Amino acid sequence: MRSVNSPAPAAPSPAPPPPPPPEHQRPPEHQRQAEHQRPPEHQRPAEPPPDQRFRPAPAPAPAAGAAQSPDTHAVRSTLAELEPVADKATSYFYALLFIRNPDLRALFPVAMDTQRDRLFKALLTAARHADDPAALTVYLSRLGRGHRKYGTRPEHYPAVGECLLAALARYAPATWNEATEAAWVRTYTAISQIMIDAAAEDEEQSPAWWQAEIVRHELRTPDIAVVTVRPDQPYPFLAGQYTTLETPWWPRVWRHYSFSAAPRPDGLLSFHVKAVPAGWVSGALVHRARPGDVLRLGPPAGSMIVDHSTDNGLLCLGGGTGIAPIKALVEDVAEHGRCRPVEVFYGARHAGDLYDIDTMLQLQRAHNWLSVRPVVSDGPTRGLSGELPAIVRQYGPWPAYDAYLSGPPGMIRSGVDTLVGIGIPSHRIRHDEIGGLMAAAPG
Ligand SMILES: NC(=O)C1=CN([C@@H]2O[C@H](COP(=O)(O)OP(=O)(O)OC[C@H]3O[C@@H](n4cnc5c(N)ncnc54)[C@H](O)[C@@H]3O)[C@@H](O)[C@H]2O)C=CC1
Repeated sequence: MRSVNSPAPAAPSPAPPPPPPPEHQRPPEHQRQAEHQRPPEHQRPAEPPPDQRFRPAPAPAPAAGAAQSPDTHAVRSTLAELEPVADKATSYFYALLFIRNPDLRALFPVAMDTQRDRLFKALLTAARHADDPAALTVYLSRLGRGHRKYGTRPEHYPAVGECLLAALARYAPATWNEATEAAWVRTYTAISQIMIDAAAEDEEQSPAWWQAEIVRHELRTPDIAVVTVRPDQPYPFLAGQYTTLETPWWPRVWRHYSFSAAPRPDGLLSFHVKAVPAGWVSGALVHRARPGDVLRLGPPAGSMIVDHSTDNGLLCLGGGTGIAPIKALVEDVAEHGRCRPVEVFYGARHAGDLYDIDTMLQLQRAHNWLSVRPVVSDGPTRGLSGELPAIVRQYGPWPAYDAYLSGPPGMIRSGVDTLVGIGIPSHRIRHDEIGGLMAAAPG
């Protein structure tokens, strides 16, 4: 079980004929010409063909006593130079990728907006963990498994690697030289191999995605719906986890949602969705989706799960639709049959936003170990009034509790600070990744 933020997945997926990349994503005219003028790949002695250049080879071991390996140092230097122009570099990377490999365009969403910063974020994450092989492997394996639903194949990796290197060379010229390039080739090769291996292993055990038919759609407020689906085959997951979800209206655009119930005997899965302004997926799920519509689900992910090896109490902070996985955790504790105190603080801006309070209070009536306290931050209330973290501190200090936080990024950050401040060690604080689930919210 992880207690800190883990990284966000990058994303592509399979589908119809490839449209040309939008103009702003193409390389500048002079660059396109330069590409034309270059001799064909096979005539360039210094550059082996893609499939050989990125063939698996062990990365050099870190020098004894060194803080970071030379390859890590080179990779991080490039990324530091690239950071201020990351957006341009990423646009250039995708333009090159689609021009050189038009068939790959079909794996990506029509609009690439969200996609673009995901690549750079994934690279930064990989670079951050470069000297921590265990953490890197966990991250990349998940990324590799998660890429199965996009239709990513092993043969795509060298093509991506070639374009990535071209973008780095162009947008990080001060740090780019032969040695840096060699370091990137080794690093990228190692990264892709871990992803390819994880995907291959996963292929033996589970489908790349699940089809799931909407069987119930309840509008709880004008912009919040509880959506219940029936997957086409068993969907194994743990309470507190989340999945990626694609609607038929926005092909290849995937968003994260937590399961709002523990696994049920009937196999149904539920999600709480808030339509956010300009949110394609969330808007469609709340205002357009109806029973009978079919969604696609990726594999489950996330480590905000109940630790059943301890009798510690659970201190849960659920903000807005962040109450969804908290409800699943409560059900999990109930099903496990061991009485442990569970204290839920359910926050909303206005009393009317507490859309799931009836369900939570019903759970409280059914279980004497559970206490549910609604907290309203911005409007009148007959109950607790204020920001969730401040209220939780008042009720503290929570010495024998594990903490679970789910909600908007600001709430998670200030909640973690508060809980650490009142003495809960950070390894006993669990929350969804701020960069993943949260970043996916405005969709
Ligand atoms: N739908 C789902 O399955 C899940 C959603 N989430 C995330 O939960 C969030 C829910 O958004 P909304 O319902 O619009 O929540 P919201 O913006 O209405 O806020 C909910 C609660 O969080 C508090 N809060 C917000 N910002 C805060 C800050 N900076 N410091 C302290 N408290 C703060 C508010 O006072 C309120 O009590 C989204 O970011 C979503 O990504 C998280 C997990 C699961």
